[in-house]
Amino acid sequence: MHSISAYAKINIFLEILGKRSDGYHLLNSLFVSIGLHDELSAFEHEGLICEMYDQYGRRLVIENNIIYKAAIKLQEATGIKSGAYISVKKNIPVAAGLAGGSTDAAATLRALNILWQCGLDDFQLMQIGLSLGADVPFCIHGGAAQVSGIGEQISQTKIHEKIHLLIVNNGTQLLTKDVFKHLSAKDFSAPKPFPTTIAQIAERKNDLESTSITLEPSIGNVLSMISNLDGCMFARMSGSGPTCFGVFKDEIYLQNSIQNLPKSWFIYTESLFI
Ligand SMILES: C[C@@](CO)(OP(=O)(O)O)[C@H](O)COP(=O)(O)OP(=O)(O)OC[C@H]1O[C@@H](n2ccc(N)nc2=O)[C@H](O)[C@@H]1O
Ligand SMILES: Nc1ncnc2c1ncn2[C@@H]1O[C@H](COP(=O)(O)OP(=O)(O)O)[C@@H](O)[C@H]1O
Repeated sequence: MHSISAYAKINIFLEILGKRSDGYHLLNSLFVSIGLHDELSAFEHEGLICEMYDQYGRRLVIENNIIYKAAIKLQEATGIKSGAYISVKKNIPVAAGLAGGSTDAAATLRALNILWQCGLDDFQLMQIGLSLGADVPFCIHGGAAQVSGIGEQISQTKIHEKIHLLIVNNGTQLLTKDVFKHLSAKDFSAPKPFPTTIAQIAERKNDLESTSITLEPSIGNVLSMISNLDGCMFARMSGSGPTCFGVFKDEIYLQNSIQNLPKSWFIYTESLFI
């Protein structure tokens, strides 16, 4: 048996620089893994079976689960024909801009690489991961990173500052492909140097935000509610949304920020180095 934590990510800023001929978009983004995670365990088994549960232990059915696709890609890449029973406790909101599916795919590759003794290194796992989704290579890498290309070019940042995050999901869902489909070239950014301080990051943006707000107007309300909280330096959407976050001046402002938010929202706070 092998167990792995599959961490969610947020995009602290996300600029779209252009569109490739295959329809994929070129990014310039600061990706950060957060502590919120799904819990994945893989057991030796004949055939491939995946079961998902929510935080209350109730069965969850996700059609076309990317976990199966990840397991099959690994079998194809290595020629290994072993099976597995994979159990996942799903804590990350689905279709939320938090890479919930991508991180499960990354964790599946990692866990099965060990369970099946494939012996692949991270670079090889990231190459297989890219064929599953643009976010998967970063989910294998983790941490805080400058991400470009369509998601496959990953390098270290030079920020080294503590960041206090309020992360909010209001329960709506958006599909990444729908947001990119509605994105227009006027929303693209010109290439700029990668920021080195939080003050510089505050000046950047998420180029998908206005398209996502058009598709899901409640995101605009979430952003203005976060912006108006005491101590909020800036509020922004993560990925293609609808999850949004606020960056706060310090931990005290961060803890106070959650007092007056709607109880039905998914709320997560964390202070971490980026
Ligand atoms: C927008 C981002 C930012 O981190 O995150 P999410 O909002 O999904 O979390 C990612 O680029 C999402 O990556 P991921 O969710 O893995 O995307 P994929 O499954 O590969 O692609 C879904 C669809 O999104 C579009 N897509 C995705 C990535 C990219 N760089 N350009 C694109 O145009 C494509 O139309 C593709 O068909
Ligand atoms: N293991 C999985 N976890 C979450 N979503 C999954 C999974 N497998 C497939 N999906 C599908 O992937 C889509 C995007 O989900 P997700 O990765 O959570 O979005 P995002 O990348 O925006 O955070 C959803 O429509 C969902 O049905």
